[in-house]
Amino acid sequence: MERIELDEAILQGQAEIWRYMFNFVDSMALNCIIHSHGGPVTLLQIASRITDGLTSPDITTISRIIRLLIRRKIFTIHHPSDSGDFLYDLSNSSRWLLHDSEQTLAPILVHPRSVTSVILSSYKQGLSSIGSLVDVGGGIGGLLSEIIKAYPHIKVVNFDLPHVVSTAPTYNGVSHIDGDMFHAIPNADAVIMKKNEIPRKLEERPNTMERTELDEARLQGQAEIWRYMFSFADSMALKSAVELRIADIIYSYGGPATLSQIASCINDGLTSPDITTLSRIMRLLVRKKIFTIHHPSDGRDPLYDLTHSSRWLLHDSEQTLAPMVLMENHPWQMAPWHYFSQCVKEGGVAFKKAHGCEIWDLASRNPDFNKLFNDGLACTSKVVTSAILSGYKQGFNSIGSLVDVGGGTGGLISEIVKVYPHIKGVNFDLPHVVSTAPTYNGVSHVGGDMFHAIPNTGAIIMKWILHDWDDEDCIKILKNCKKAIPKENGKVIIIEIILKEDGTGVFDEIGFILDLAMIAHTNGKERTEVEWKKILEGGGFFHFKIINIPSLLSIIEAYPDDQ
Ligand SMILES: C[S@@+](CC[C@H](N)C(=O)[O-])C[C@H]1O[C@@H](n2cnc3c(N)ncnc32)[C@H](O)[C@@H]1O
Repeated sequence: MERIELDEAILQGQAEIWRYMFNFVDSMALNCIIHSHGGPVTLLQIASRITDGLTSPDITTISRIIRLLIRRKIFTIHHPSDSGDFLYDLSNSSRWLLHDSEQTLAPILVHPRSVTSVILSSYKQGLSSIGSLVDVGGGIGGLLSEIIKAYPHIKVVNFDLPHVVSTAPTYNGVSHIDGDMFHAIPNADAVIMKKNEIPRKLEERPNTMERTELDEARLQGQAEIWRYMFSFADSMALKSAVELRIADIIYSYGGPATLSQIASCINDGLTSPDITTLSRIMRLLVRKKIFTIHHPSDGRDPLYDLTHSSRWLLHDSEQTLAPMVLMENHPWQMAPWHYFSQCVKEGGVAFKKAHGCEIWDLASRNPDFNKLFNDGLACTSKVVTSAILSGYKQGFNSIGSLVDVGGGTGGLISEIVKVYPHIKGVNFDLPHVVSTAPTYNGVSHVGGDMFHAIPNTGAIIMKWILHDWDDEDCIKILKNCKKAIPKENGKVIIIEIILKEDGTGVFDEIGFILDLAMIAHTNGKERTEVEWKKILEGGGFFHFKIINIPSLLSIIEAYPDDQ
């Protein structure tokens, strides 16, 4: 592979890990939207239907969630030519989310009707010849209640565990029996057992169902909802691969490894690994191209190997995203995502609703969370450092002293002073963070609060700080930055995502996902260039330059108005 092509492939691999790390976002965003209005609606109209009269919906949060769902084609957006408000409409996917529809996937466990209609039309012959039928594990009897309507000659029994059938509604012609299928199943001509899954290969049964293009599109829409409902499975499979160090194990073999070889390295001597579960997780990760599988022609065991994506999961590599995967997919970080609909309805910070305090307070109180969070962020600094160092050579040459504001445990500034030893480096963060930071040559750690004061310096660098805060707080931080640097040649180097609404670059999609992460974890947001300009000007930085680097993040170099 040519050098440039290889770099491209490596970056693409990195983007894939970011995407799968956050794939659960799609499932979480789906959780929290929408009511039909009989046609396209504006955001205001959506908001007016969400309000319960007691709280007032947060329109900005709704628009940020819908923005991602539009990219996923769950909703459509229309920009009226008369420059009126944007109109949002349903797609073939979101029609499956209508709570009050006969065919819904919204309350999936209690309304198995969508699959029912397919069973009824595809299995006519089979059902006509049955006299009695037991639905084993039939839940509350929804499937049988539909079958009996179409085939009233069948004597049907809904059979499930006592606590399930005790909550089942009464349906004409359906008797409910409770029991344990491992013990005994009521006698009948036939037994039906349905799992909650769409019939996958409908197209292979052309004779059983007349299908129009619309049916096809509707089924496709349904498949999309199933996919997004379970997007979190990708994140969880990825997380387990990192916890089990599967990439490291394959790497340590120096080449592809069999499942047994991988399992033998997972073995801690105390437990014995479940190779079937491992193979099922690997099957998904192979489909997602995180690993590859090779089936030797001589029938020996399949061999698993790394891809440009899984190389980003190597714990001991200089460039790894493993700690970030563990951090973002930890229950502490995931709990706030369940509060999105509450954030839409009443505003507020999801993290606080989930944990009762802001993220920085939890970090200051809980050393395990502090470490998990700092390690996660520190690895992302290493990942972007080389891109920053090579993309901003000129910029560093002219700096005498540099403060990394919110620098975490100091990884970024330590790498900068290694390459530019003439720079006097300061890592500035909250006291509970710098107290756990390692010692680096040429870097002093200073504990403090950037809302109070920032140490005086020639220049400031801030990576992933401003996206944690709303515009008002960002302006306060920027004003404090301005006070800390010289009027003449001071500058602030901001390392952040720049959202591109129609961007198609490798990392552009991840920006919109991380924007929702900001709803989950902080009071901040990811910003477009126009939004950056607004807060920079608010903080007294009227000139700025954007430098694109091969990374998820870009460099914004901002100068005070006096220059
Ligand atoms: C998203 S992390 C970014 C860390 C680091 N810049 C990086 O990118 O790896 C935000 C950092 O801001 C720090 N922080 C939060 N509030 C702060 C405050 N009031 N003053 C100084 N630092 C603060 C946090 O402790 C945390 O290290």
